[in-house]
Amino acid sequence: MTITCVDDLQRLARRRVPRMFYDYADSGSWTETTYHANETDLAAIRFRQKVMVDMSNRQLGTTMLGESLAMPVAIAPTGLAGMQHADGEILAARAAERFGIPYTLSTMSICSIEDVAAHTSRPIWFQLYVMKDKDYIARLIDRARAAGCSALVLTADLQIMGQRHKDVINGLSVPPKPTLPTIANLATKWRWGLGMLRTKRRTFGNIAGHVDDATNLESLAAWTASQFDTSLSWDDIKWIKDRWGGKLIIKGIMEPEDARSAVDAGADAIIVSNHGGRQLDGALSSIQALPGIVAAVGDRVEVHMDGGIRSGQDVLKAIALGARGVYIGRAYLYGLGAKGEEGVSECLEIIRKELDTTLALCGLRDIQDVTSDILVPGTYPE
Ligand SMILES: Cc1cc2nc3c(=O)[nH]c(=O)nc-3n(C[C@H](O)[C@H](O)[C@H](O)COP(=O)(O)O)c2cc1C
Ligand SMILES: CCCCCCC(=O)C(=O)O
Repeated sequence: MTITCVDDLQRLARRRVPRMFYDYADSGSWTETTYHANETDLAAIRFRQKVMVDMSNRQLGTTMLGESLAMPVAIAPTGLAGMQHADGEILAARAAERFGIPYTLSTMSICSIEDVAAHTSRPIWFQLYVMKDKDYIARLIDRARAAGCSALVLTADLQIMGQRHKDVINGLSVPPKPTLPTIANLATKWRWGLGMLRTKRRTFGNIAGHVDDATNLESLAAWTASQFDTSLSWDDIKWIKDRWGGKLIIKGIMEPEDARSAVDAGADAIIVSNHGGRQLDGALSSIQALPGIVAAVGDRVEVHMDGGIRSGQDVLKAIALGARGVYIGRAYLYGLGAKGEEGVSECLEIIRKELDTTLALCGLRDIQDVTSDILVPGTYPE
């Protein structure tokens, strides 16, 4: 199959990944209104075409939190990536390293922090879910530091889980429970199955010994409900920041007031994010929320964004509206599910090429020069 864009990788992933894990990625909560709005609101923004300007020697390089990046894109933390493809977290982290962008490992990954760090030389970023057991969280933070992680991404928007109907229908579990429909579906995914037979990494690597039973959705959901700290507040950031002692990013900010609180609490960067439309259905799209948050705190910290980024054009639109950089979730997962490490590399190269071409056609040579001037007024949120 010829791959020209991220949508092609998605089509291939749909064919190759067992339904329960493909759907886990390609779904949002409830009516999926916010999930789809993330993409459609980006698509509605228009560029201003510029001609007869020197567009030679273009450059896409930038920094996020002082780290050099080949382009303003990082890999978002995604739980269960090792179920999209055997050893998925290691493969994706290696592709990100080769490309020159940061990889963020989820607390809910299949490969452990130590395992991913052992297979890469660029420091990875670690995403933290705050659970009730503070000793356990402290140990996780210590493990991330010992493994050389260079930033801690604290996710603030999933202290309780949004309802994802496809996961309920599919009976999502880790590894898949051998029910009749699951076995019938798995029988058609031989490539995925061979990979899983070869690897030893088939359950949650970071929380091994902490999760009792992940073999059905009810126990996974019950586990999340019983472990995650629903009383998490801004006051908790201090001890987490002190324990970590490095760069702290707070993820899941959609309101200017929350952005100010995050900065006051000590965040070095924030991520404008609605968790890819997987949490509060009916929330604004990320690109709609971005300008207000940049106006509120953009002079104090770096503002990052995720949600709906499927192309280099989407990246450019977010940068034009004030994001320092963006994260990709599903786009890279589709590459991973389609072709493993090679698919993630292809995804990154597709996005780089689209970003580079669009920058040139907007009449610019350097990503650092991008402002909202490249967008058609009235088509973008202000
Ligand atoms: C399958 C999947 C799993 C995710 N798991 C996590 C997670 O473990 N931690 C987290 O902070 N965000 C998680 N997210 C949210 C992403 O980090 C990110 O916010 C979102 O994917 C961005 O939207 P996009 O997929 O449209 O790029 C997950 C998203 C997906 C699609
Ligand atoms: C089924 C347990 C998943 C934990 C949360 C991972 C996540 O952030 C997401 O699915 O979204």
